[in-house]
Amino acid sequence: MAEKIKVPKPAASFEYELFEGDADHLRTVVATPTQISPWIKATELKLKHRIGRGNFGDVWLAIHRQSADDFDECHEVAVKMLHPLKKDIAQTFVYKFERLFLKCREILGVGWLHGVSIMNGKICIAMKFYGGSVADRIALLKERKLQLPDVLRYGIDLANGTQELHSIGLPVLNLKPSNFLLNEHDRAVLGDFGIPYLLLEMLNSEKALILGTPNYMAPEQWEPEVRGPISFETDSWGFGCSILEMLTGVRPWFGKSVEEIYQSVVVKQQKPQVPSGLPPDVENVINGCFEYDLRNRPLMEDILSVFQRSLNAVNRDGAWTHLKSRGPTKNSSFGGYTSWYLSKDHLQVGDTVRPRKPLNSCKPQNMDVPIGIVVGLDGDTDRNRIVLVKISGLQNPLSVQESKLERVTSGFAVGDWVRLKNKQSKHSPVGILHSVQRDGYMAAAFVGLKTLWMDSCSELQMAKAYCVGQFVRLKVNVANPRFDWPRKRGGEWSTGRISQILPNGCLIVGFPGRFVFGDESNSFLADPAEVELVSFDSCPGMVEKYYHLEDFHWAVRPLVIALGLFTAMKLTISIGRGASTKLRKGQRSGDGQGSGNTAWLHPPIANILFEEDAPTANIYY
Ligand SMILES: Nc1ncnc2c1ncn2[C@@H]1O[C@H](COP(=O)(O)OP(=O)(O)OP(=O)(O)O)[C@@H](O)[C@H]1O
Repeated sequence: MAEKIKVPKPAASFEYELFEGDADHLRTVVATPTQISPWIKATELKLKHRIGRGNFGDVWLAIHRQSADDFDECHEVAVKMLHPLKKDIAQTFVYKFERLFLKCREILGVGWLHGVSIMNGKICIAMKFYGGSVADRIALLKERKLQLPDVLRYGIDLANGTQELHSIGLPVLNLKPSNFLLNEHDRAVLGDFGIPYLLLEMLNSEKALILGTPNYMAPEQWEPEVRGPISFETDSWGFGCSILEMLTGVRPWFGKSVEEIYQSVVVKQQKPQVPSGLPPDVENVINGCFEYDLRNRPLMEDILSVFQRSLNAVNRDGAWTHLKSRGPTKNSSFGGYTSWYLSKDHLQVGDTVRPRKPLNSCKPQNMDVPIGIVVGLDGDTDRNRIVLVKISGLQNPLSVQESKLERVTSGFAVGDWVRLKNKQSKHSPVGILHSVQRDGYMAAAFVGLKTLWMDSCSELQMAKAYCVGQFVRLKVNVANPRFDWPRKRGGEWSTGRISQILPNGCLIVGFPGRFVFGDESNSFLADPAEVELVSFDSCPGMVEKYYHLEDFHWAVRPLVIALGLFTAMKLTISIGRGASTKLRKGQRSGDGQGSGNTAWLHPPIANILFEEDAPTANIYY
């Protein structure tokens, strides 16, 4: 528990410099006692002992001594001492912290920040020292897990804190029970205010930085530039993992190495196991937290409203009464969109709408309705409400379920493929729209960008959409693709089939026409700007069409060869029979035909029939 120790008041002036004179000190701040400043003089912090070690640094118990004209106070604080950062990175970090400090102090769900300092060149963030964390509490319990009402209660505190951080633009990226600190009123506060996120944009050059704690990390958190973007829904995954740990006492992916967790979460796309016996709404929202496509996950406000509703229905002993489900349920998903995805943007009267296409699919729209204008809304946003759409040429408006429509603003809708008008060197110019605001402000995700791109729609133009199931090949002018891409035996790029589209437009491409041994992967990633479509119709000649057929499955080639051989053998037999019959007839008639002249045979087949070592490939190429 935070301890306040009064010490005799020294006669000190309160003007101080945060970073004293030497080169490592990044800036000088002069403060007055009344000024609320994040800066703490290094000499004001006395480290006592280390209480923990995390990915980003060590946590120390320390004493923070504060003086002013009329007081001199000492507080016990927890000091997070970050691993050493390059000078320019540290400078940017401190600048960002300065801007967030006061905002964070206003957030009740985040631990009370004392300020920042630099000790021995390392950034130190001082926070109120709390008596323990949710992880500590679990460890002290006999059954090593929390009761459902406590889980919901802490969950509500934490979802509130996280949501408030989101409202100032900060994903936490490090939600886990050891970062959930308990105050004197048994309320949970966040012990991290988004340090990984602050470091995220700055650490391009630093290698092997894990952006969080592996057991709690969402798929996109492992490789934000490849499978990103990092977004608020990234925290939903970490939140879901933390809730599971509170309910079961077992940390997700317990006992697995970092590499094994990466394989499970990112490559095999597995989800942590959700225990049974939970109220259906709670189970549903936690399951939603583990959607691979972050757009399909619930936001903190969704989680919060489910938890708040459920807490009212749960008794102290953890038994719960069945509540009529009000929020989105599993069954209300449609066309690959979960109800969490659909609930992120609600229609308003006056919106231009068009039918929604299934997610990442080439299937046509679900309805044959042209573009229209919303003229009426009927029902609750929680449920799939009915929208009245006015369509030009029709006298009466049509009643359509809201989930079957998407809003079109300035010609764009969420989920559209877009291309940046100005060429980018670092990231792909082709990506997917994540949000379209009514004022024309857009958020899009691109391969090569860790977070969402946000700007005006005037920077964008529509791009051709890719769908799961389409065949693609690297464009001929791409000499150095962003990701590895397999080649054929002849050296040209192979053609593969899109098996999945990530939220930033990154394509996961399988190569069914490529034979692989053992557990060698046959999936490759592709930047959508570097590939072109290959289809049977667009293949110019018969040979190209056949090559395209080979791309469908590695067995096509051996099958065609076997079929050719079989046909050739059949032909040989029938020709042989025909020839001997004719010979016999000729011998009988004495006309001399059937003397072995093969000129009438198709040349390659003749090769097979009469050249012993004829290469089988000659038959078809
Ligand atoms: N303000 C605080 N008051 C009391 N204990 C704290 C405080 N902040 C952190 N701790 C405790 O210190 C320990 C280490 O915390 P820290 O957050 O650095 O490590 P971590 O959670 O293991 O990793 P990470 O760096 O990834 O967050 C944890 O047990 C945590 O509960």
